[in-house]
Amino acid sequence: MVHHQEAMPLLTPTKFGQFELSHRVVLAPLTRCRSYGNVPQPHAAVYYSQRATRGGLLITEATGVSATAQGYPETPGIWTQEQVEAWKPIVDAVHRKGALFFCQMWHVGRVSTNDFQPDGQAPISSTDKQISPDAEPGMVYSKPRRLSMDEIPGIVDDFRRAARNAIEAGFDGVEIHGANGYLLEQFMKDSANDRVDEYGGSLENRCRFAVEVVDAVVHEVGAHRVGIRLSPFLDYMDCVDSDPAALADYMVRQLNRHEGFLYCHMVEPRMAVVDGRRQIPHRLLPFRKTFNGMFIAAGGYDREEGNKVVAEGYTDLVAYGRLFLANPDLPRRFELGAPLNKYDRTTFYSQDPVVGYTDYPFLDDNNNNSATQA
Ligand SMILES: Cc1cc2nc3c(=O)[nH]c(=O)nc-3n(C[C@H](O)[C@H](O)[C@H](O)COP(=O)(O)O)c2cc1C
Repeated sequence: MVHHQEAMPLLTPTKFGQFELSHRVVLAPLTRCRSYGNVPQPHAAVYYSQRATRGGLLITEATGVSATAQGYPETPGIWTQEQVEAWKPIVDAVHRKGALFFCQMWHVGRVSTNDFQPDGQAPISSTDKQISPDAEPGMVYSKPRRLSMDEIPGIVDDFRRAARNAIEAGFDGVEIHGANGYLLEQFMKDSANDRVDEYGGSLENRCRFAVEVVDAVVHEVGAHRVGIRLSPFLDYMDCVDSDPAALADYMVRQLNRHEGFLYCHMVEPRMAVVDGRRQIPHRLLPFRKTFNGMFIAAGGYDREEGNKVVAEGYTDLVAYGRLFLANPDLPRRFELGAPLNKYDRTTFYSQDPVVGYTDYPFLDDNNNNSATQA
């Protein structure tokens, strides 16, 4: 039964720092591997504007901050002028639909191979420990090279310049990718970081690189348009922390040093399935309470769980990954309680400019023959 008179919690408006949102259904960052030669393509304007709504918030796929930032085929960058120019029409297309658009800034660190690196060099990381072969079946990542202390300011500066470039491209703000086992986590988490200098050992030392990136980006573009994504409880790509709650608590307190820091986007721990339903473990609440800015929760949400967590005040916004990937009109489907298209894993990272990318049907398409999701 859908009650149209009363807006569901996910579809209520909210202030978002200096911005206004008309609903709380966020497009999660989704790598799609269709930016040939690391340059965003015109088909991305179609894809993102399909998912844009007036007063909605979209976050881009992870976008490289430098030539050493890549580890997957055909991912976009934002370190060259050509890339900045290529983003402009994509950002414009999203803005014409009335949505906010944030650029997720990324460095993969050791989640890479020499083939993706300039001159076939080793990928860089906090460590020279290679990711174990079972971290991702079928993938072998190269042995990384440990960054020396005096190289670190240069990497921080790559994030700063990428943020400047994102604003030049027209983005409303940036999201620092501090999640999912990539470079920032390779410093933050104690399973990966084995340094003995100022960037390793204590929690403060392990977080130093991430905090320096935050500080540099805030200084460059202003706290009011900076967010960060963190996944303290995940163990992706051999990045695990022995005390994830302490790590998350430390990081949100560092964010709070910046008056008006816009948002903290956290990924839920892996979910258990109980009685056939995914259970959201709701372990992020302490950090949401400590953090002064807006909170985005992500990972495993559906319509029901999303409405529940917004109603309970567990989070301000909910980011949807796979469901939004397969349902360009996800907020509208939620509003109507309509059935959802199923996502097709086999085309998540394929390079076709249309198939599995811009061809998921809208509810209003008459040729909609999509199966419904249980
Ligand atoms: C195809 C695909 C690509 C992804 N790419 C990114 C990415 O670029 N950056 C990121 O932070 N997370 C990425 N993720 C993780 C999602 O943002 C999200 O956290 C995850 O899918 C769980 O949310 P969901 O259950 O709503 O899909 C990706 C996930 C998928 C399925």
